[in-house]
Amino acid sequence: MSSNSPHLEDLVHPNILSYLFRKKIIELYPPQLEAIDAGITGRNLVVSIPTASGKTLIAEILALQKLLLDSNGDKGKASKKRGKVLYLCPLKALATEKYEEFKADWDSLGFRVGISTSDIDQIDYKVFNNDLIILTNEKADALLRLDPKRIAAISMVICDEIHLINDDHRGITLEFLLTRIKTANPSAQIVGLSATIQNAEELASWLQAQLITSEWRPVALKEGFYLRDEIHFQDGAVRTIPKIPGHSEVTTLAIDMIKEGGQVLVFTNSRKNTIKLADELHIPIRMITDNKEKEEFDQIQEEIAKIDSLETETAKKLHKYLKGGVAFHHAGLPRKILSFIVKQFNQRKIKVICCTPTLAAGVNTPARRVIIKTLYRYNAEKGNVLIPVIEYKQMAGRAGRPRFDPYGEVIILGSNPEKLVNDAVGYINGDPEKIFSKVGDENKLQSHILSLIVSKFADSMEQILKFLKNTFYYHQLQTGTLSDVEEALNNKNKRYTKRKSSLQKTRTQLRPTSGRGNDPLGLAADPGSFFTTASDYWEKENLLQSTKPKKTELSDNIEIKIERSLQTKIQQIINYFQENELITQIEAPHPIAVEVFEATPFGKICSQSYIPPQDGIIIKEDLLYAKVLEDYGEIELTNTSWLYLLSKLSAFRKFYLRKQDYNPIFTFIEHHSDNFIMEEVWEKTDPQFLEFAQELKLTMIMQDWISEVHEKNITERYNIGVGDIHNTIDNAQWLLRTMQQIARLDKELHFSSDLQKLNYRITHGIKESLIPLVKLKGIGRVRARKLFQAGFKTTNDILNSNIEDIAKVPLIGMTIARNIQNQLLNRPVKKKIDRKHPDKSEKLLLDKTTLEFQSQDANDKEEKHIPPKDINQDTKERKLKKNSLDRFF
Ligand SMILES: Nc1ncnc2c1ncn2[C@@H]1O[C@H](COP(=O)(O)OP(=O)(O)OP(=O)(O)O)[C@@H](O)[C@H]1O
Repeated sequence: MSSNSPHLEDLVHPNILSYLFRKKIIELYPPQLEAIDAGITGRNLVVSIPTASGKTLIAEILALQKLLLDSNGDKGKASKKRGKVLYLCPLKALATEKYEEFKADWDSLGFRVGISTSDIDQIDYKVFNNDLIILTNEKADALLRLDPKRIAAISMVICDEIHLINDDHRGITLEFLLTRIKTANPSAQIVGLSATIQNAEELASWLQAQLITSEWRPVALKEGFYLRDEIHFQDGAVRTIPKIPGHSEVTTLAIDMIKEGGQVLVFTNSRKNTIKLADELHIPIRMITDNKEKEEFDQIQEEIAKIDSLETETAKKLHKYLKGGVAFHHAGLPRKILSFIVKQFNQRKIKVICCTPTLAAGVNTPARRVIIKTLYRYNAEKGNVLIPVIEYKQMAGRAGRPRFDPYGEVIILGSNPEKLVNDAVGYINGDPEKIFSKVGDENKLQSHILSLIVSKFADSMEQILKFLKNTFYYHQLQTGTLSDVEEALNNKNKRYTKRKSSLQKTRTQLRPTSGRGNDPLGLAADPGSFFTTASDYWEKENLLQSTKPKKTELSDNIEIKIERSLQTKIQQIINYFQENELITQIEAPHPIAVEVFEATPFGKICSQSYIPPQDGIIIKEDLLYAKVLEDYGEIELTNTSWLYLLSKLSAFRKFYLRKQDYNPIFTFIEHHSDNFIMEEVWEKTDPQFLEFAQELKLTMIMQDWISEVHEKNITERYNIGVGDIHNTIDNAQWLLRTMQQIARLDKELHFSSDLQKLNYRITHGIKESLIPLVKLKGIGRVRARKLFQAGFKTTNDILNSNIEDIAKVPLIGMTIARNIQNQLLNRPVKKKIDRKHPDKSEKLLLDKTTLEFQSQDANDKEEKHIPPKDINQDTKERKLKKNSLDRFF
């Protein structure tokens, strides 16, 4: 470090110095010192430095400095006057990791750390009582879009992995969130932490931030490829590692590193391959480990058996491979298992993790060697395509982390020698790509514009335009970076809209509600976004590389052009919202002669429950249509009807269809053709059939879940992971809650209680008969079924029985039996005082309790059949007309 470098003790509060000392941080890394020197002034900052270079600590020191100065040594309770620091993370798992990291340390400094990981539509403002608030980007967006006034209390925003603004699916949310904060509270300091990217300068200039870049990495990272028994490193060094006869290259390289005392991460491109690799590794690795390590492996096996029932094939395999100190890690596994694996690896009890790139995002692990099995990823349209350089760098960066290893190695593998050399050299020497705003994606933009109107953050064309002018999108349009992409996007958009609108047309033609829900953009049923695949990404990249921004286009009138095109975009969206009754125009407050909009209750529900407006419209239309069909006696409304409606929504991730899925789907259609809320069931030959079949696969998964089909059977039947089931269930709960709210907007849509019951069943994975039993604490789906089978079908049965008899039920025992009987006997009734009508308070609560414990299960009917109503044609037509006009919402 040069003598001109600033000294930390001159920069920061003395409490920070002792804090660092306690954390055993002896000195700061050069880019850290540079960043703190710049950030301490209060200026916005973008830190784009290599992996493992300690970005978190930069943010932590800056945040502490701000809080310490704000509080003037006032420890203890979070001072109301003190500004809040918002820490944004891209993933729940990372948010939890940061929370655990900061919580204990910050308590000792007198600052409170809080996290909210509840569902996206759950309001949890208590978290704002803390000094440091850790939220995922989506959660922060959901909370602040509902109550933008809270932005004023934020004095600093730390945005981890800010380059994810580029993410096709989630980038727009982060960009809108940052824009909202910088618009509402320009004095809040923004600290963006980024992987190295090509256009960090552009990002910094958007945020009016000082940019800190560096090539410096605290631990050397050696990059190379393995070919014919040799690792060739980028510095020309060659290391010979003869391939072990009868074993793969991965096994050879993993064993080599384990013998050296290091651990290994193997990145591959599919979930199936992570399991395949773990399978080939576990025996040879067990063979080379000593007895102490073997004992540790056995212990981990025991521990995982305690947290997982090991009933699915996947869980059994994981358990088996752990005997060799090998695990696999992918998004199909339950969250608790994923965090268990990472924890054990960090404690060096697991030697190798075979994983998909999900593990590349920001985790700190002791991997001395990272093996990249392939640089290609399968794409349905284009076959195998190369991954982005930035993704390679993130995977590579998991090796050689400070405090864990003295150095790191990343080794690329490939089956074709010529390609391997070319690709590996390209990636090792390659610059990470530029990042691009995704605000141009109209489907996603709709949802965010609606949120601006709902929260009254911007409620006129002029204000929305003004807001958009603050985005990175506008900045990139101005600099010319996005002009070519925009063109490509628009062309693609047109093609897409054409395809979709033909489908939409068919649907609306068939519906008696024709004319309602008109979708001028052809977007209503849109399930996806534009640049969703790696090949799309490259297509766009190539386009950009080949066409540099034209200087002439960047002339004065470019501003006008951009503005006009934005106005058109906003106008289209506003029209779409008005036509679908998400917003209405209100009288502009005098004397401002502009059109001002206000969200309808329906628009508010869509925005506040965080569902895409087009999904809200599908729900609304289908509920309405279900009612019409029901009145005609043309539908039998069952849970299948609602589950199918859910599976049509774009917010739901659909699963891949295999050949063997088709027969069960055909059988399902045969049994349920009278239950679907649609005009006609698509035939196999219809162009829409594929989409329909995919939706049905999802419906069937949920149907199995509420029919108490075992998780193991569901995973095998549909070739999905347990984690996929849990994600599907989480999504279904959220969307069902929204569906209920939309149904409640109209009294005639009497479906709300059916939907509530269904949500209960989805939450617990149970048949209707078990609802009262799972309401008891300590009773899940399995125990409830055991009780039911033993004749304890209602809460009354439990209340009126001998405790010994209850205890005899398998999996119950005396403690649980006593516990549940006590719950029913002494169920505490919380006295909530209704201040206006104190006498009513207790009654209300008692009513609720009584309701909850009513024997809903007396009849064990699982599906509700609503007999066709006999109404004459006249009434039918009147009803239809009434329904299809403006009575609703
Ligand atoms: N000055 C320091 N001295 C010693 N260790 C440090 C220092 N700064 C950070 N570390 C440690 O370095 C490790 C990596 O830090 P961190 O996770 O913040 O890196 P990062 O830049 O965010 O990496 P990535 O982008 O790869 O996720 C952590 O274990 C952290 O405790």
